[in-house]
Amino acid sequence: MWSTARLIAAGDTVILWLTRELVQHLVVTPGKDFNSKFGHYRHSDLVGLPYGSKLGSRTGRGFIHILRPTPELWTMALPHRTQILYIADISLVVSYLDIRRGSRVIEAGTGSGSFSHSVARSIGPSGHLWSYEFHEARAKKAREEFAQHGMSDIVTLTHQNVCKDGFNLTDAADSVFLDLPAPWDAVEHAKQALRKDRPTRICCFSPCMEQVLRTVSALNDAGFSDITMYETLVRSHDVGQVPVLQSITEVADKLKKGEEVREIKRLRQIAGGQRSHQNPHGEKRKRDEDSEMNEQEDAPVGEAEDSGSGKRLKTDDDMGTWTPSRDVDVSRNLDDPSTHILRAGASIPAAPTAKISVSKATSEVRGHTSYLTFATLLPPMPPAPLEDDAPSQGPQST
Ligand SMILES: C[S@@+](CC[C@H](N)C(=O)[O-])C[C@H]1O[C@@H](n2cnc3c(N)ncnc32)[C@H](O)[C@@H]1O
Repeated sequence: MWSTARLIAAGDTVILWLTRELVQHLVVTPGKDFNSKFGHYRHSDLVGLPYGSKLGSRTGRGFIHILRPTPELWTMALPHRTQILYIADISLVVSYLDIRRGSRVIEAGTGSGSFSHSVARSIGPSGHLWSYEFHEARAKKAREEFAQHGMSDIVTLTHQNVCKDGFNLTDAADSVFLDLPAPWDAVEHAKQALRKDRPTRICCFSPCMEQVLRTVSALNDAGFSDITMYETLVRSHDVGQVPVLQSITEVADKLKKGEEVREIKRLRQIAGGQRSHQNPHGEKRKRDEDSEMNEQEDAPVGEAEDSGSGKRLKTDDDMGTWTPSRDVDVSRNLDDPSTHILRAGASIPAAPTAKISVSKATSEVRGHTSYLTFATLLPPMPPAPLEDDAPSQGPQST
């Protein structure tokens, strides 16, 4: 797929990274120009540059980065002919369909080919993707792109209505992915196309629950099992570096101690509350006190003010001892180092320059694109032996 050469050549498909929100593709065609608000460029300027180069505009104002395409970048830059699958969903589907080197996969419909590119990379030249699209112009365009991106040997694109005419395959595929308005109409055809000598998988991508329910019924009727529906939501993390003078372990110990103290105080409060039953406002006041106390105690030692301000760690004395603010959830980071702390040695050197990378989940959770319904098709059970076939017990004595 795509050029693997170090240098850009005429005819290559390249990705132009203009900004994080503006990513385009280009077939390098000497003689043509590329103009944008980030400057003026000749395609010939790109030829011979190493992939990954930053190129300044001919007018001297603006620059672009020229990147080698990957399926992820292609998904960001491809020409949309339909709605497409994005990386969050693609990665889940590829993983849960167990798509890997050598896999034989079916997809319908092809649409803009976003999913197809990721699958083609995952399965490699030893695998195969059968892709189906019933819209003639889309099928033609996708076929051209697959050829241009060196995927023709891996992908077979058929212009066909799979709900009506099926996949023309029997016992051939390891998995099927359906991104169609009526996937339930293709479930029986998918079953025929899946191999029967081992467990195989199917996934249907549908935007609304009514479609999911119809698909689940069709999967049940067709004998699929292990039917599970997922929704992928993307939550971003703000990542930053903050200075620390304490080891993570010390900070965690401090937080744990804080929790123990809070628990003791809570028990005392309960005991106190039980003694002052007559006070009609007792319960409310107790809660207020609790929350005040939590406010103070949530904050690590020395921290009192500015608790909501954000990412920075705060100093608790003039020597500049840094402790994590409440919104940097160090205790959680320690429990699950893979999610939050990107670089956390067991003990961070207590030097004034020591820094730790921390992250904070943004409150915004992006979604929803669609629901993903997965199911497994198990190989048919071998027929149970008939009673007459049962091994004989030996001669019977009379
Ligand atoms: C949402 S798009 C697929 C997008 C694709 N998964 C991607 O990532 O680019 C759905 C496609 O399915 C095609 N389609 C719908 N019903 C079909 C059918 N019965 N047989 C084949 N293709 C069909 C549509 O023409 C459309 O291009």
